[in-house]
Amino acid sequence: METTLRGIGVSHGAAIGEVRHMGTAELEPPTRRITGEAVPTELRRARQAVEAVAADLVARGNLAGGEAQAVLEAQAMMARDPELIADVERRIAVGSTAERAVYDALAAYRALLAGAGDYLAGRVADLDDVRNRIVARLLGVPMPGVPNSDRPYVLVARDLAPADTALLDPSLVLGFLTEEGGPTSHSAILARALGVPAVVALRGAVELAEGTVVAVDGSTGVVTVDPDPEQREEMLRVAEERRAALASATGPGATSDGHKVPLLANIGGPADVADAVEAGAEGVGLFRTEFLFLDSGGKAPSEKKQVEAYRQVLEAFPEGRVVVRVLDAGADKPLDFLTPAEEPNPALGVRGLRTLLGHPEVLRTQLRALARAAEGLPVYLEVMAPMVADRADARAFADACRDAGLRAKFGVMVEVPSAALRARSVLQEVEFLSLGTNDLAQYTFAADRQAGALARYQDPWQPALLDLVAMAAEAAGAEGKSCGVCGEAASDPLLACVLVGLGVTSLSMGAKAIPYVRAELSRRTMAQCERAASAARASDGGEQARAAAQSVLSGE
Ligand SMILES: C=C(OP(=O)(O)O)C(=O)O
Ligand SMILES: [Mg+2]
Repeated sequence: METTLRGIGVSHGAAIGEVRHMGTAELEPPTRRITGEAVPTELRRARQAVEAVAADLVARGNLAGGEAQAVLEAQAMMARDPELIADVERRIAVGSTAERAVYDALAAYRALLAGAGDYLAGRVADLDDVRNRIVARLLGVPMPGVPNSDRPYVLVARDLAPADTALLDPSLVLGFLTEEGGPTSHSAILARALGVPAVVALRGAVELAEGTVVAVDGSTGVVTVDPDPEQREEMLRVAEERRAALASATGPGATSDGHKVPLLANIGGPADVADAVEAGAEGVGLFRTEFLFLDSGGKAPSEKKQVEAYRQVLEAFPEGRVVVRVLDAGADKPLDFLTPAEEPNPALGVRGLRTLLGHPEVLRTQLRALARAAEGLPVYLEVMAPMVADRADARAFADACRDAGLRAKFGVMVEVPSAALRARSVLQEVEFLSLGTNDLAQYTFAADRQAGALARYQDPWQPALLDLVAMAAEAAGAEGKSCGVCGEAASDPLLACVLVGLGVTSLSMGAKAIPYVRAELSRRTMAQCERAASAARASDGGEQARAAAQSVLSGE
């Protein structure tokens, strides 16, 4: 019987194939007691297993590169957490086997994370994966993970662990379906990086029987179970149309009537540059520099190391524009050496620019490194600050840039509603705005971006979010300044047209989304984008806004 499931489409493309479930069966070792003599052996086994799994995660990260690497290294750090290891050792000392001690210590750690509120919910799947890997190693059984198959399949999981998704072979994996996760979950980000269609927050995904045929539309989030021949044909036709449109749209981003909209790439470091260039990115719209800091052994990277990394990126875009975001530490990107340990509500706490203003030496070093990296290069360097709330924040950042002798455009991200509401005042201090719609949604709806259960508020089609985008874009237009979008919203081709209709001047996204956005935009006039934007804003919810924009654009 045919059924339709609906989730959130987070990575474009279409696929039809058989379901294969991720091997996530929890391995629970027996609660056997050991004698005192066995303690040293078990301690050694536990330490070796932890270290082997951590090293394997780092090795997988090196192979995968880019954002996946940062995620895998964060998992390796979880495994090597000294407090966790101490807990494992304590449990062995009082009679646990190595595998049971690891299992119980990680369960206690997991409960701590879960109890810390939804803030750390996104990390729980990563932690479970670390536990499964160490326990599997100690028990001598195969690692949990990607199913063995030599035929292409649609991968289904509760939530995907980064260690597995990072090494998936896109030629074998036709698409991802996850029961949990939101548009900004690791699964979603990694699916987009791999360029396979994905639907998250799909209720009923884990109940799909192994081998069931499903048709996945990663753009609309619709999954058809056992599609009939007509539905298959229709889907393949739509997919073929999309492919043809992708192939025929080339060159700089523009509407069909020639209104230019630069299409830029979001990158996490030099490893992402090749994909961006291949996708025809006209520059970088968001260089997330925190990966460099995550990777530098518990302290800020030296000025020299930063200069090298920035220069590699700047050199890749001669005559292009590169927007570098200064360190955005805190909340979903905590850094032990900068982020306060005990904050009741980290997303509302000291993060982003707030962290940097409390550590001026870190900001100064980063700005100086950027100035040195750009020396003598024909690149248009732009530097922006995250989590700016008002004009005073914007001024503090612009002052720091000037003090560091940086010759670049200074701008701010609009991620906090107050900055959108008072965008004209903020623009008295800086030259451009860049809308971070991921955080802007989080703060507009008071809904933690990492909480899968609140995924509906992360829908960037929500009219309240579109209203704030429009306010910021109008303010920038009135000041003769630019206003881009670098949040995930820019990677949805239909929404990209709406954002342009709202007055946004550039769009920045993961490289794999660029061809889709370029193709969609090239089919629309500016007037059509504006009409779609008005229809979306006149709606009462995210789904209605999308449908209204779609109907305006397809009816014309
Ligand atoms: C682009 C954004 O920044 P990040 O996702 O890195 O917080 C955003 O918040 O939309
Ligand atoms: Mg942000």
